[in-house]
Amino acid sequence: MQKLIKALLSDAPTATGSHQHSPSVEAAGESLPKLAPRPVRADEVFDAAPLRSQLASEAKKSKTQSSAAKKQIARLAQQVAERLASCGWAVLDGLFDSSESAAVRAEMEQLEPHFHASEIWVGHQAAVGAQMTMPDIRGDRVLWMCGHHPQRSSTPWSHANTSQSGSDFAPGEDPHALQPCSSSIRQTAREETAKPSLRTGGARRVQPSERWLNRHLSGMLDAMDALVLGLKEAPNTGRCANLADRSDAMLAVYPETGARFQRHVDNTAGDGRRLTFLCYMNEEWGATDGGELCMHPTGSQPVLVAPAAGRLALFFADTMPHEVLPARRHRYSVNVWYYDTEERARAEHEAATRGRIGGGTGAAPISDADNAAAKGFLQQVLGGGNGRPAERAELERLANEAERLPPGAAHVVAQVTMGSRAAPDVKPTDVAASLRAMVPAALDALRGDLSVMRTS
Ligand SMILES: O=C(O)CCC(=O)C(=O)O
Ligand SMILES: [Fe+2]
Repeated sequence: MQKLIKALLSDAPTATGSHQHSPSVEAAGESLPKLAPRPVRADEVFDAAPLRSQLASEAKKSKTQSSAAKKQIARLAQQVAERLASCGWAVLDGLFDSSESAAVRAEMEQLEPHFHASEIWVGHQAAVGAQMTMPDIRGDRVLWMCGHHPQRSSTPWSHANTSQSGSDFAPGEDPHALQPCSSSIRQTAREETAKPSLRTGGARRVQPSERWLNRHLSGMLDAMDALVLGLKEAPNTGRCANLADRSDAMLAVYPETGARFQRHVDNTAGDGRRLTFLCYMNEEWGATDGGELCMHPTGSQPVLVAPAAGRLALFFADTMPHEVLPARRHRYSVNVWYYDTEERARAEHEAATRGRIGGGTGAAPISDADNAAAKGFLQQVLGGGNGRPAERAELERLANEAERLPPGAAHVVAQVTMGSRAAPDVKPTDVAASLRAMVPAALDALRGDLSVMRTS
């Protein structure tokens, strides 16, 4: 059980097509000696201006990209490709001006009531894992958006996720528009958008352009796509050569109450994600607002990147440990992941044959009820304590809870906590017995690991 937390917060399988982003949170104390983070330097930041022609307000002005603009994007992409190859990350500024930024943020704010608490996967080397909200580890609220994978001949994005196929959209809905993946949220959001504007105070007609919902967010994705197309084609493109297709877009907000995301790597399960793209839309982000992205490149000083409006940060999704420091102001961002074709195809094949990406063993599916019971129990085990030393009575209480678990949930708990060492026929009474065999200090150690991670 000593290794419980390490086991809990590590690489776990992801089902293809789910909106699980399944990061792996590193156990504390295992990293190299700590170097103090330093802010990104101005001379390290590229100018994103060449990508601006892709934004909604610019696209209205010119439908075709001039060859000069194409050349500028290609030049920028080459520089970014070189930076990625040498450092594993890149930062670009000035993707949008303040009016475009406000338009993008307004689209996010409109959808914000539909955001939900994000979840992390727990379970290491386990055939099964559990998804749960652990706000101390990851405190953002998110909404997945799909559609808007334009099928232009020059653009290889074609999404495999069934939630994006045209058939899932009601008649009259544009499958290419960027909309919430959940059809019920999509419906409500659509009705809300059509309501008379409160700001103008009166009824107004829905403009045809508004049918293309979230077009400023879409334009932002177009700009990211344009850069990725350039990266793919850049000379010496290295690990970006086989980029194709991207994930749905994850809109995220970190509430100002200190929401954070502890150090993790996005893709540890070989799920195909090669590049993480982050775009921020927070005007005048100040030094006291916190919420910086902190990247931890191997062997060099960690780099702090403030989530400033119009800033784009990108890094290798499978190698770059990173975290979001506690936010003191509401912090908006959009995350997109670009896939490596080969790794993604392998992962999808594995998922199709074994049900999971990243090495499942074909275990029987877990019922929602068992999963919920296991989650609730694990949250009690990890989340309790409130800083006070654990007491014998607490272990006894947890053991009593364990006895009430449905048998299927006990199996989930055992597999999540013990991985391959879990006996296939583990019973709730076995979980209870192992808790009763623990000394309170062992429970503290477990929770202690968590709190070390909180301040790392
Ligand atoms: O918003 C950020 O800066 C990073 C978010 C992140 O690491 C994630 O969602 O995986
Ligand atoms: Fe991440």
